[in-house]
Order: sequence, then C-alpha cells, then structure tokens
Amino acid sequence: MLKVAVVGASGYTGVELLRLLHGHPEVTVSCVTSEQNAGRPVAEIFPTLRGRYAQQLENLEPVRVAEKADLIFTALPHKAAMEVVPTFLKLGKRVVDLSADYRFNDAAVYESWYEPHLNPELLGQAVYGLPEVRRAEIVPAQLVGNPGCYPTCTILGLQPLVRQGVIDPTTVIVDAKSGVSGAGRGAKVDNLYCEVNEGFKPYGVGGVHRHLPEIEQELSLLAGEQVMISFTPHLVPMDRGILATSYARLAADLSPADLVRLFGEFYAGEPFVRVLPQGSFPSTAHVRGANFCDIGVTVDTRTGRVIVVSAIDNLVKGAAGQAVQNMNLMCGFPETMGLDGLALFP
Ligand SMILES: NC(=O)C1=CN([C@@H]2O[C@H](COP(=O)(O)OP(=O)(O)OC[C@H]3O[C@@H](n4cnc5c(N)ncnc54)[C@H](OP(=O)(O)O)[C@@H]3O)[C@@H](O)[C@H]2O)C=CC1
Ligand SMILES: CC(=O)N[C@@H](CCC(=O)OP(=O)(O)O)C(=O)O
Repeated sequence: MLKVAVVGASGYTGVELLRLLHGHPEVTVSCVTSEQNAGRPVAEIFPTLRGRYAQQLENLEPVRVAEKADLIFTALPHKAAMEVVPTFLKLGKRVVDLSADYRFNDAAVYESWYEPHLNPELLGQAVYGLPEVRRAEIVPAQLVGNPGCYPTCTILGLQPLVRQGVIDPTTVIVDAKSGVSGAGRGAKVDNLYCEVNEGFKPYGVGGVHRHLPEIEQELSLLAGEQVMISFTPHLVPMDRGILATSYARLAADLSPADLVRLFGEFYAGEPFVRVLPQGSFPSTAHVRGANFCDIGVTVDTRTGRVIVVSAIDNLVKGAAGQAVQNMNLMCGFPETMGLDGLALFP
C-alpha cells in the first residue's frame, strides 16, 4: 500500500482528498495535518468521516510528515506550501501541491500576481498537473503543481480550439461562475450565508484575478503563440461547482456539428472529459462530487463566435480528484482508480 499524507486535511480540498482516498484500494492515509485544529480527531471536524478515519490532526512538522509517507498532498494556502515542499522533496518524497506555488514556469509571473517565491529553482522541475494536457510529463514527476479550479475548467474547454488553431487567440472571453467552497473553509465576511445566499456577483473584474496568468500560460503553450483572455469570475450561491462559458472568434468555417465532432475526437479516450451531443450543455449538478469535466460546444453563426460551456466540481476535478488522478499516474496505478464515482445528482 502507498502511504500518503494529507497536509491541510482540515480544509475543503483536504476533506475531499480523504473522501476520495477512502475508496482507493492501493492507498492508506498515514498522516493528516492542520494548523489551528491540531490535536483534534479529523472526524470531529468532518463528521462524514466518522467510523472511517480514526486519525488525529497533527501539527505540520515537515520532517515527521515525510517520515510517515511516500507521497504527500499539500492542500495548504499558497506560500504555506512553498515553506514545506522543499523539505519533502529533499527527503525523497513525491508531492502533489494543490496551491498555486508550483503552477508557474516563470517565477517573475508568479511574483507579480502572488508574492516573492521562496524556492523559484523548483519551478523548473515542477510539472503542471493537468493530465489531459501533460500526462507523459506527470508520470515521472517528483513535484506536481495541481491546477487551479477555474484554469482546469477553462483550459479543458478551450484546449481543442487552440491546439487545432481554429480560433483567433486574441479574442477569447471567459465568463466563469464558482460555488462558495472555491474560497476555502476559512471564515471570511464575503462568504457568510447572508452575503452569498440571495445574490450572484462578479469579483476580480478587469483582468485582475490571479487565475488569469495561469490560464494564459497554459493556453499560450498549447497554441504556440500568446493567447489573451478576458476573464470574469462570479460567485454563485451554491456549495460546489464551476461553470465556464468561453467565447472566441472562429478562424475557420465550422458548423456546430463540426465542432462537436472536433471536440469528441480530441477527447476520445479521455476517461474524465465528456463531450456532450450537439445542442446539449453541461450543468454543475451533473458533475457534483465526480471527477468529470463536461463540455458542450456550438457556434453563434450570426457573430461567428464559438461558444464552449465547461463544468466541473471545483473540489474534485478542480482540486482533490485531479490530485488523485495525478497520484495514480505518478505511481503507476490505473488513472481512474478511486475516481469512478458518478455525480450525486440524477
Ligand atoms: N477550494 C477549492 O475549490 C480549491 C482550492 N485550491 C487550493 O488548494 C489549497 C487548499 O484549499 P482549501 O482546501 O480550499 O483551503 P482551506 O482554507 O479550506 O484549508 C486550508 C488548510 O490548510 C491549513 N493551513 C492553513 N494555513 C496553514 C499554515 N500556515 N500552516 C499549516 N497549515 C495551514 C488549514 O488548517 P486549519 O484551518 O485547521 O488551521 C487547512 O487544513 C489552496 O492553496 C487553494 O488555493 C485549488 C483548487 C480548488
Ligand atoms: C470562489 C473563490 O473564491 N474561488 C477562488 C479560486 C479557488 C482556487 O482554485 O484557487 P487557487 O488558485 O488558489 O488554488 C478564487 O477566486 O480565488
């Protein structure tokens, strides 16, 4: 059995990792950590784990964590992750980091959107953990930077178009909506029930959201030229789910049927990407709790713009599920192992 540690197990992506790993036949969870809840049983914080996880949350002491595990998931806020990941690597452990600390190729880009990087030399060895883009690089990686939730949803929706060169890459607009768990479990006034329950609002408007450079980095690498996007996220009164509607000017004469065929062929064989039939579009309800990215595509023939709608569960394909998918690839397990569950909605 592979021994894994979940560092940051008292957070939303941490508990989602524990939920998924419980059903994984090749893995045993050997260590769970927290900052403020150290000393408490993890099942006391998350009663869904009762009777299945007896562990107590430990303080994050990197050497002790590394001694207990072969592979470590770091589900920490950015900055906290890069404070401990180098120790894990030095002790020969493999790491899947769910924060933004190892997603960027260029430290200067990270630093202009986040903060000074504590170990920029590791960015060259970290692999961006989107299996549908970089499967072969993930397999031997010691350090995987698990993608952000909006980037996962957006990049999977746009990848076939940029790879095939059928859109003008300077015309991409992404209008995305997220459930509130995307902001993590920490208490914030903006995320209180009364603040979010009756309304639906944009945030990070005007090209200032930190997922913008991540999406542009990956799409530009795929396109072989700079892709510029306008990206506006919205906070929706639901627990989970991301739905991104992306628009771009078509550079080729393609019908809705052509586009559905193009997407279907591009993602043929991908276990977690479901291209919907012509005229069908995804719902966050249909991926809730599951590791799927559902995609619907068409063209507005009046404006010549392609419209792609993609949906994921931010905590599963957008975080913990993708992290387990990466672990499976790194460890030689079947890629879908522990991730076969369907959505919670009919
Ligand atoms: N939520 C989402 O949908 C997604 C999140 N991510 C990223 O994944 C990471 C985790 O996110 P999420 O689970 O939502 O966050 P949460 O805020 O829900 O959880 C954070 C976890 O980290 C622990 N922690 C916080 N600060 C420290 C510290 N300085 N030292 C040690 N432990 C610490 C917390 O422990 P405690 O509170 O017990 O002290 C908690 O266990 C973040 O980087 C986030 O950006 C990525 C994709 C999607
Ligand atoms: C609703 C909400 O607040 N969502 C978060 C995105 C969560 C995520 O994936 O962020 P990381 O890049 O930090 O991993 C946000 O907009 O910042």
